[in-house]
Amino acid sequence: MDEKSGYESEEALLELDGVRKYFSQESGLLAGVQFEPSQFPPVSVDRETVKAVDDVSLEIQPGETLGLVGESGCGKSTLGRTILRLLEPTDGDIYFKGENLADLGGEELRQTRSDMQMIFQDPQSSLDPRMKVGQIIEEPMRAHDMLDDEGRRARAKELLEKVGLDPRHYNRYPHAFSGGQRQRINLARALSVDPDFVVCDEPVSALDVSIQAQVLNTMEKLQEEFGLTYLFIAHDLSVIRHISDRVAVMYLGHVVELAEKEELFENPQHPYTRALLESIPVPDPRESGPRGVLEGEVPSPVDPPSGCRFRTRCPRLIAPDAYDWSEEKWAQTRAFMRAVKRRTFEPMPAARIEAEFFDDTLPRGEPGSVVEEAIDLVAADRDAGEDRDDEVERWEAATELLLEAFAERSICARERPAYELESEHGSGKHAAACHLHR
Ligand SMILES: Nc1ncnc2c1ncn2[C@@H]1O[C@H](COP(=O)(O)OP(=O)(O)OP(=O)(O)O)[C@@H](O)[C@H]1O
Repeated sequence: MDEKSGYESEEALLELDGVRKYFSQESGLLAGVQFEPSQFPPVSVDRETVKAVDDVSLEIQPGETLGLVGESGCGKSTLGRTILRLLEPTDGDIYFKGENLADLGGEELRQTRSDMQMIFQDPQSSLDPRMKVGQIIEEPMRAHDMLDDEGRRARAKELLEKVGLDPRHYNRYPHAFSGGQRQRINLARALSVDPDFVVCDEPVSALDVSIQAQVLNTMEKLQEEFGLTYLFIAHDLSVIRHISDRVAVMYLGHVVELAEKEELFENPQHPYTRALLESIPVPDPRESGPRGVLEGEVPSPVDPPSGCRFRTRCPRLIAPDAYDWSEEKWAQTRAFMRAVKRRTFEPMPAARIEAEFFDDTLPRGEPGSVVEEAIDLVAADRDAGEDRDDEVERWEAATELLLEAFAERSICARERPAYELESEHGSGKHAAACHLHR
């Protein structure tokens, strides 16, 4: 039992239930500026909603490190900040030690704030250059009325030693320290108020690779010693692999896969996770087989795809149930649809498109007719008599035709996936948000 709160530690330390964080911002388009003479001021600007974190539910157990990984802009930092209430959630509940954070006020909230700390990526800018290291570490204790001057000084010196720095450097300024040492100062400051939970937002990504492992090792040692729970945010999979017990993979505001570390790395079940893992550079060039590349752009979080958010880039997009076709014909159609959408081939005669994309045989039945119509729109040898629209419009029309007939009818577009799988490694749960597991 935790003396401070009476909370029993078999429960999750932190529980997120349907957490959303949306930002409202100006649309940034000139077209979004409206002139409305009947109102004052007569000009209004369209606002759009950025769905940075969109319905995330997960639990973090006491003493564990949950790694949170995903490409830049997928919402990792926003989720971390929302958990700490540095940002107000748009929707959903966050329970810390069984208490809904939204229900806390006054002294309870103050106490909880000191129980949850955060360290940031850039150790340079998060340390005030005019303050001595000792003062920096003591600052949170002072803010929470912890100990007296002497007690704080003693604790700061002790913490300097614990994070691997020389306590005699208590009176130095941050500029006298290296990047790795500054991140250690940050750690000491976060730990000064004796937190249970620390959100670590890319804490080592600004450091040299050789220094990263040392700082990570110190973080692991401190976790053990202080009984800390970490939410560890990083885009670098090798860092995530080093430090995590379990890993959550985030894509465009959703958690798409969550499993124990070994299970996630050895038995990834979401095509996005697989693509991420395959994009890790291989140290041995002889091993460089075909690499799964993440094709296409990440869609905008203002207007994310329906259903599975990864579907617009997914190499395994599922064939629409409405048609009956072979795996081969669907794979060819999917490749053609993507190539038209991204305009990755030069105009060529219809027969060559059929040969290159479909091995000279189009799918049978209705899908075949749709494909034929699309080929006709983009082929170089199309009937000149019909050539009314310009080229861009024809490629757009072909894209729309293919997407509407195939991509939008896939289960991947129609339903948001969520499946619980058997783990091959370890006994933990394995969640994968992919309809391949339906
Ligand atoms: N204050 C804000 N106003 C509007 N949009 C925001 C705001 N903060 C973040 N966003 C947007 O929310 C999305 C998620 O951003 P976030 O910083 O959480 O991603 P991230 O995965 O941590 O990326 P990075 O690793 O680059 O920081 C992005 O599209 C970002 O542009």
